[in-house]
Amino acid sequence: MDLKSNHTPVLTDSAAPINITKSRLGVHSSLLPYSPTGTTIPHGMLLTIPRKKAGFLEDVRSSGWLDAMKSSSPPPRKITKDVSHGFASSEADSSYFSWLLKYPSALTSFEQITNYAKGKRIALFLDYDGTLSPIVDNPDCAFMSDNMRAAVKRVAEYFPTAIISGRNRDMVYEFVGLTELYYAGSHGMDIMCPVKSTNKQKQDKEVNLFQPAAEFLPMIDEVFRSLVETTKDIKGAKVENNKFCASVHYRNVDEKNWDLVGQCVHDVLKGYPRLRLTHGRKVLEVRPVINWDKGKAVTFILESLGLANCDDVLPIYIGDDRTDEDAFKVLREGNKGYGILVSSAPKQSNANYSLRDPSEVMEFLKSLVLWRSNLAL
Ligand SMILES: O=P(O)(O)OC[C@H]1O[C@H](O[C@H]2O[C@H](CO)[C@@H](O)[C@H](O)[C@H]2O)[C@H](O)[C@@H](O)[C@@H]1O
Repeated sequence: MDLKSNHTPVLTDSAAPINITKSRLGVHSSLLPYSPTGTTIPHGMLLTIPRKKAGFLEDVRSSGWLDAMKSSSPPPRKITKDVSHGFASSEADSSYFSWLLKYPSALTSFEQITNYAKGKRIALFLDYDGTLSPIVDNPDCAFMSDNMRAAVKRVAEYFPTAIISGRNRDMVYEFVGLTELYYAGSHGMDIMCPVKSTNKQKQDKEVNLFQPAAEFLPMIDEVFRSLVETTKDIKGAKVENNKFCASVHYRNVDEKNWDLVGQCVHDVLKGYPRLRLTHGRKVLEVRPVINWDKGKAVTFILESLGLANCDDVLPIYIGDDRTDEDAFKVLREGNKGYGILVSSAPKQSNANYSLRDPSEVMEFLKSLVLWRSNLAL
């Protein structure tokens, strides 16, 4: 199939279920071909590929992209007083305080959350960057702390836990380093689930893979190389190959050159009508135009866990980025669970609660463990 053509390909039709690739751990998953054989996708999770609208790509300066780039990641704010306890001494604090009324802290509302969770099975979904690890200048060095790793490990002993990241799955798997979790990389387009089996040996070695954008792999690879080439002279620009998406970082680029970064990305994208652009924190992300996002990944994982559409299941998703909004939306719209936004600055969100930063995320995870282990007594 000509991946560059403007034809809308049919990845599947509603009568034909998509397949999930199966592979074994131990073989680097990026070396595994996408195989049309495997487990059937849960019912209701079929893919559609919307056509990109004509005129989608416009000049970066005239279309507001530069504004979007500027506002993509507000600088971290120091909060002078503990606003969660009602003290606000600056204008910024007071706007954060009013924002908290709409998105209450998940820590101060912990009792409310656990009251609702009583008798329910919690499923936990965690974003990586900005949620489990602090935002740092070099994406290759966004390590999570050992304490955070221990907290995630512990919480996963009580609740099924998934990491849902924009990163290459192998990279986030390496950063987190816990085999017992579900991992969804490339904004949910690369899902790895541990195989449920009574055979311990098999359980350790086998995983299920689901890659709804598998056929875009050569295209993304090509785009990644073009982006590296076109941005190579922009000081500080960094292009990351996230397997089913390519990310162009401009955090370390002088602000006067941001429009140049945006223009380079738009110019490359012009040749690829089946790819689109999304904004993350000081990063432009190029990804396939498929109807799949972190929200779909959450639904997929819940289905594969046998936890979808169950009244006694409470999914909780914690994330900090725009791409996490798709997951918050799924949980909010179906009244299915809780979204928790990690942010120290007020922003509009589909989440129900908030946490200020990764250290509060860790506190929340520890509180869940304590609550759950007390219930077991
Ligand atoms: O979905 P996530 O796990 O939050 O991943 C989103 C992107 O995170 C990474 O970039 C962001 O974090 C970097 C390290 O702190 C920071 O330098 C960068 O400015 C942020 O955009 C990651 O590098 C991207 O590939 C992910 O898509």
